[in-house]
Amino acid sequence: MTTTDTTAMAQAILAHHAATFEPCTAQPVPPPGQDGPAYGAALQACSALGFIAIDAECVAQAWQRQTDRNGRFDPAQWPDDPRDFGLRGHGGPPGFAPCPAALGLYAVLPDAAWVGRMARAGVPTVQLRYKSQDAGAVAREVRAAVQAVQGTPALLFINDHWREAIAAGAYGVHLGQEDLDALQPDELAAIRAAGLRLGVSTHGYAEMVRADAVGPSYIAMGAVFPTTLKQMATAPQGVARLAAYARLMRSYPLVAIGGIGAEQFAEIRRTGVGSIAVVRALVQAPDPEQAAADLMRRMA
Ligand SMILES: Cc1ncc(COP(=O)(O)OP(=O)(O)O)c(N)n1
Ligand SMILES: Cc1ncsc1CCOP(=O)(O)O
Ligand SMILES: [Mg+2]
Repeated sequence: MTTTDTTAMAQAILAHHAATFEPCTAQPVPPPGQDGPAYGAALQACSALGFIAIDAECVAQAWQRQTDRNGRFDPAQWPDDPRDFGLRGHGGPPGFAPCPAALGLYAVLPDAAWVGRMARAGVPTVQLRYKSQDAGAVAREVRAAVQAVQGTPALLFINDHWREAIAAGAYGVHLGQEDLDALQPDELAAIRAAGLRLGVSTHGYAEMVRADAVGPSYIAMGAVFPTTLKQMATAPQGVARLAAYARLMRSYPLVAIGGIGAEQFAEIRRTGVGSIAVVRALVQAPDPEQAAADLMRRMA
């Protein structure tokens, strides 16, 4: 296999997929970590399509595995078979407790009062995202959020504060990649043993592979669009990538997040995710209860 062949194969991938992922900002091609014509071609093509190095590497390895499995290189077939990414898939030990496949409208909220308000408005999934260094205030807010959803069918996830979530008996916790980095294996095991559901944030292929390894209850993917609410380390993923991620991770309950408003619900739903998480679309709405009702209708 010559460099010319690999370049031609990369061009073939681009011919099939550039329109899907445009607009994109080409990234430098990372140094190849393995041999294989499909691997080399996909590494080039994914970098040209704007995938950051760790994600281009992931897709390139998967493209080579797909090629080996099928006995031929198919530039039209964007890899989406979990086996080609080495995924364990959803369910089965030693995974976290299951949650509904479709979590529906998912309100991410700054305090317990908001959690209670949106739970009473009928939002099926709510999250307390309370950012504070004051341990006493965190424990109080988490307990108040758990109380606030009592008597409603809302499922309550606690962002970041997993110890307080266990102590208060929350339905689940949501952790980001950095939160996972900070956890010892026995701490992750403690969340699992307590029966809490675990949601994990991801921002691309490499993080989805990493999330899969801990066997979470759901996987969140974002930021789909630019958001002012949180400083993101990665560029907005866009709807085309979200759709590719959703195909790969289809065995999991999936949540899309980041910059999503009512007008985007239809296109996000078409990617197959069973849940859309929002902050500003609810907490900055002139009438949050009416906004919740409208978004739940769009979710249905
Ligand atoms: C549903 C959902 N998805 C993603 C996030 C972001 O979590 P994380 O990456 O840990 O960032 P912070 O929210 O802690 O700033 C989320 N909270 N919820
Ligand atoms: C917490 C978080 N994680 C990824 S994007 C985001 C914020 C989403 O807020 P909004 O829906 O207002 O863009
Ligand atoms: Mg976090």
